[in-house]
Amino acid sequence: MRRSAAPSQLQGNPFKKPKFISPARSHPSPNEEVAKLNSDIKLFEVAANKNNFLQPQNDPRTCNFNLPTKECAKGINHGDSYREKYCLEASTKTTLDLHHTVHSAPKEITVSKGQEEKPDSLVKYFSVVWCKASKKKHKKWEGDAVLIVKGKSFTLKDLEGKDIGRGTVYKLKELEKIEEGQTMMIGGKEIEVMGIISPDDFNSGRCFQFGGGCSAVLSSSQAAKKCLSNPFKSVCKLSSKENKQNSFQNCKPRHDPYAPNSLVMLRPDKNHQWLFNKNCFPVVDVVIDPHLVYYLRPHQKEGIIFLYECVMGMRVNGRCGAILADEMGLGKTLQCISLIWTLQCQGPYGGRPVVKKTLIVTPGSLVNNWRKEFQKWLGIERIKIFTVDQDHKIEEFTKSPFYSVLIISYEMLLRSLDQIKSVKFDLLICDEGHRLKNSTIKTTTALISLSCEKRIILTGTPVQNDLQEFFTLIDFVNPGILGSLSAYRKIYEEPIIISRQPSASEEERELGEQRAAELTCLTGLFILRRTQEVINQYLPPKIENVVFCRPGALQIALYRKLLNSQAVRFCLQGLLENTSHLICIGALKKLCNHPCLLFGSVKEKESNSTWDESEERNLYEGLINVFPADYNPTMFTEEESGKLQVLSKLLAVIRELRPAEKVVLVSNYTRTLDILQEVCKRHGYAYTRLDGQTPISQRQKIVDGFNSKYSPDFIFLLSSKAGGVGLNLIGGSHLILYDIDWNPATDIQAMSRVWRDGQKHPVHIYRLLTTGTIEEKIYQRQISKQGLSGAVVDLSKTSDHIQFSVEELKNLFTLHESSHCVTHDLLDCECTGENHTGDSLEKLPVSRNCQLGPHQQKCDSLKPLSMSQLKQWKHFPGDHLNLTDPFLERIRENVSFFFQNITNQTTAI
Ligand SMILES: Nc1ncnc2c1ncn2[C@@H]1O[C@H](COP(=O)(O)OP(=O)(O)OP(=O)(O)O)[C@@H](O)[C@H]1O
Ligand SMILES: [Mg+2]
Repeated sequence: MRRSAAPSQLQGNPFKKPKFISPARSHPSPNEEVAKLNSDIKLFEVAANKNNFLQPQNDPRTCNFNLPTKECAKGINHGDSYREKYCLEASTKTTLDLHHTVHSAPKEITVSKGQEEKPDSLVKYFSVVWCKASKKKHKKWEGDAVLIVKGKSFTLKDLEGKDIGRGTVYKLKELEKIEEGQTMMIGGKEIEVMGIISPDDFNSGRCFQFGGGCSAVLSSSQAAKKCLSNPFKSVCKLSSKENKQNSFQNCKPRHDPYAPNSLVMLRPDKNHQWLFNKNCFPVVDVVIDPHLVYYLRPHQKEGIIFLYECVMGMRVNGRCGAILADEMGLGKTLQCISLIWTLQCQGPYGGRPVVKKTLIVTPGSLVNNWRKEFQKWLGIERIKIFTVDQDHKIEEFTKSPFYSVLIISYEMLLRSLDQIKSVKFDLLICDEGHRLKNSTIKTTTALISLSCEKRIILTGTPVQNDLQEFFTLIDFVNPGILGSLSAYRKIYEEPIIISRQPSASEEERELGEQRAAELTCLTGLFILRRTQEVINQYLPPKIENVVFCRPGALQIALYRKLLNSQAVRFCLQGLLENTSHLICIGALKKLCNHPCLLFGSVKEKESNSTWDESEERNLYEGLINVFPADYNPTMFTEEESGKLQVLSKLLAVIRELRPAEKVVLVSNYTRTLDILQEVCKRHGYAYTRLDGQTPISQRQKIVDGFNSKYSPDFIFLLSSKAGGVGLNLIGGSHLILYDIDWNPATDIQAMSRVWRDGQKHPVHIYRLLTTGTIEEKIYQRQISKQGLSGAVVDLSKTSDHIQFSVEELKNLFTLHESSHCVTHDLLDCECTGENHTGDSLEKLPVSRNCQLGPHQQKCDSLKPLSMSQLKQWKHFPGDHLNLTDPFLERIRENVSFFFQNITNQTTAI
């Protein structure tokens, strides 16, 4: 029978070959590369074994990509040592955070002798080609597929993972004897067996990648089509012999690679040269400017090496994207600036620069921060950057050859997309790029439409908690690398999700784990995440306090009234719409901040003639009578709010004890910020303010003003939603979180604004909570597993996403009036609170279960505190005799309980 070829036959059947190299990751390489490849495999094996998540990857073929090799000129070992460390470390840190994955060694699903007797346990996999059944002599194979034989039944899956045939027609003996070249009929399809697939290749999903991955790569997007194109072609054109000669003369490194402490990039291997150095330029060392190296922290050097190798297509051949997901404050900006400066001046082939123009897209409030960082590290002469704002139109950039870096906000990018498309950018950096996780939003589609192949996403927020969003980010930086979305779903997402369900069978669990491991392995090459701990040693001590403030008398009276309202009662009976409880929660939160906010809302609703939202009316009914008859919200007093009273004392003591230090005061609400602003005015504290209303053009000026040591401002009023992300507020060394958000990420983002590189003073963080109220419940939710679903946090999650059971609502809508601290009551802590009278905060008896001292458990600092970690914090009732912390000492009057934790403690603080 003569047959025309299916795609696999045209390319050679991978499963007949000893080794499978996914075309999604590698190019056809010269024979000599094979030997090198083997040594690379070993290198990665070590890395993989170090990685908890990768532990199931025992098969050496699991990671047989063309990994970077240590081929640098001998004697230049600075970069190498980082690289070597990186190769080991990066992969340990770039794991897909599938926390629920159980890391056990895979059990091979092969047919053992004993098993053969039990028909159901026979499991085999084959690569096949298929066509519709016909009597024609000349068959035209329609595609590749995977045949799964399980006991007597068999399934045929196409390379996107879809079932295309099933049956149980064959006898067990026939199925056992299937061999290469055999033809069979399955569900109206004729198949020919091309080879055997090992259980590992099936379980990891690699057997699908050959066709599904690659064909998908080639069709999924325009950029993907170019995946094998030359990343240098835009800037490395040779026009004449003369040019060539000139270039050759300049072929020496820009900086001395042999100088002490020099940071030298990996030399391209032969495969890379073969593909990208068609003009045979001499290979030149790329050396990071020593001026920058002097300032770089070790993790930043590693980060630059990582970014360089990614965008040069050295980590995954032909793929030039990277995700740098370092935690907040680790200096992602500096790492990118170093990369841009390097690529703009240097390149490995003849020293020719790799990048001419760079596009940086960032949230509006950070545009000028980027400019400042460029100036801080490179001065104003070395590199010409252009920032788009109201006064500087993009046309100025497009018309001028003068500028090499364009910094623009996401909003402005959408407005000027056409002009941007008219410029050929060689490098694209998307700061706070987790916002691109939704592929349907305009910003993402706009950025995808740019032809630039070298793409970097910067994000301090973990990107791995949602497999769908994860795909979008990966597909943005390295289009098509995971195949089409439908193939990705079938091959990775579905098995992984199924494996995590409690009802998953052992087999499903193993399959899901192996697919997850393969996905991690594939993407881990171009995702890098380091945690805050790497810079802790460069930072001053951080003293975190959770302060439980007793509510004022008016607050308690109003709180009781609200809880007795018809609206709350209906909520608890499950009689109201799902969103009604949010209105009740909102009212309680306002009350905790200050009763005058609630008064304002009630009055506002009353005066609104269209007030027909009955739940709100039911909630506020009779409330006004609880306020004094002559209550005037503009004349609010500090005593009316427990937190405000504590805040006022806290500001006074900071002013008195540390007159040179400043305070960042954070709230989620503009109206609350108005009250705090009024407090500043009343006490004569100079302040500045940044919230959602602050024009983008003003924001950096306000930040710079506050950070300047000459600024008279004592307080920075910050709206966490507007300014939480990316800002550096190192001018302040005290940060007070006046209210709490459902999403711990919002609070953590805000807290990270002051404890970062450049901070000179010990940092004091105060989180104010009203004792016994909903604020404590939200805090408990933040630190309990339930609030996080055990997952890393995600900034995009708001309270609207939270579903509450009636039980949970009952708990939320309870006021605990007699407790000093409900959170402590829940900790199951052996101490009674009253027992601490003899201890000071500094001298803690280690014998107590709950008093083990700070920092017992190291954790990903982006993961919020857990209940058990909180238990290890020092904690004391407000009336504890010997607090020793002079700040807490002075605010204790209205405080029922403290928790305190000190990081990086040196001496006195
Ligand atoms: N090596 C360094 N030495 C001194 N200061 C540094 C160094 N690297 C970075 N910084 C400073 O640390 C601060 C934080 O850096 P950067 O804003 O880049 O953090 P980030 O990783 O982008 O954090 P985020 O996720 O919050 O945006 C900046 O003020 C920066 O200038
Ligand atoms: Mg940043």
